[in-house]
Amino acid sequence: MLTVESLKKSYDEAPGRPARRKKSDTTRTYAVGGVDFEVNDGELFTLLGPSGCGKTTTLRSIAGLERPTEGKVSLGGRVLFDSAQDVNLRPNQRGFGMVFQSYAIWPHMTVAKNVSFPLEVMPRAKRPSRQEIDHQVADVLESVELGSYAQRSATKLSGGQQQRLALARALVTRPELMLLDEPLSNLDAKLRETMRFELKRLQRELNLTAIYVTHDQAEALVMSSRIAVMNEGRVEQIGKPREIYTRPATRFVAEFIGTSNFLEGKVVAVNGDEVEVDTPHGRLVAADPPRKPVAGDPVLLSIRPECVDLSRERRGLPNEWTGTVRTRAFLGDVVDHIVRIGDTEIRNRSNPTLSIPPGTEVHFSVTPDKVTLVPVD
Ligand SMILES: Nc1ncnc2c1ncn2[C@@H]1O[C@H](COP(=O)(O)OP(=O)(O)OP(=O)(O)O)[C@@H](O)[C@H]1O
Repeated sequence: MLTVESLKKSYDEAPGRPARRKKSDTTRTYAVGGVDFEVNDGELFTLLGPSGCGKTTTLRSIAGLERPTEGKVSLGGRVLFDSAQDVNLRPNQRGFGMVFQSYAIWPHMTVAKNVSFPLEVMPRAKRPSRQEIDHQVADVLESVELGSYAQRSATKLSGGQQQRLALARALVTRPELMLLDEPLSNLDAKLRETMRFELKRLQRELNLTAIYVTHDQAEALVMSSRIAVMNEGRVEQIGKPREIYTRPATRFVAEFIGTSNFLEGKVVAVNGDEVEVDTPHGRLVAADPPRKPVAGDPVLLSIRPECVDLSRERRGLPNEWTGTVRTRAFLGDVVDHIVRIGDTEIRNRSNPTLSIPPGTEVHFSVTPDKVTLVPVD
């Protein structure tokens, strides 16, 4: 298990040209401002967040390519970095496999040579025999489905095949942990989608433990065992994909992952697992909030568009409101309606069999367990 504790990385930033700078001009900016998480064996753990939130810096700190300012990183009890004890193992002492955005396969080598090379350059004491190397290379090429390409020049592979080769090269040394930084971002959209499933299949079949960095929420939701959503150098929430999507802990997470309707309100009563909230447009009931509020607390309600149930007739359901369809957009497999209620717009996403023209009065409802309470700081 990998453990990351209170990890911080700051860069000194100074304005102007170096020769004219005074030490007092320098300001500290934290790319990573105190991050904690654990990655269990066999997990694909994703660091997800917008550009500049500190994902790559966190990953590079784990890899040993960056020296953190503070914190501790350990793997199965072995300390890799600890600012307090002044421990900082070099990247090659950490034994991780790495695949980065620019997958940089060696173009002058064959596919097989690209994979055997990391084994051939191992110190003599650790290096497997020629026979074992050939065996391991054949095995790993088979697992990434490149077995029949072994003797081909590495440059004569498609983008997706080159990506799988980069993965094979990282896998062949049987690392305890794989570090993957946006490995699919150079591929076209269609291939990227196929490769998500490929990578996931490989990770499961080989029971790999991996940390995966991406800014693509769909990629994270499809592939991850668990996700850490990062924002401005901090972790906002850690959870399974479904949990992150259905139970966002903060407004940032709710906005970053998918689309959501937000309503501000105030808690009026808490009855067991149910919380009643007054909003400018009426009362709503939310069920089973992750953190129990008390009456009087201001809260933010988050409702996913696909959880808004639209109907031409009033059905007497809980959380049922009346509004008017303002726009309707057909998106092929789904249809979106924007419904106006007072000065608020609520987005609904439905099966295309339901299509209600603008101007129609509609009744919409949401079941209490689909209303998420987001704490307001
Ligand atoms: N060497 C450096 N010197 C100064 N600032 C840096 C350095 N490297 C990164 N940063 C800053 O640290 C912050 C985090 O960068 P990082 O690359 O970790 O973000 P990221 O989430 O991986 O972004 P992206 O998805 O764009 O790669 C950014 O504001 C970046 O500008």
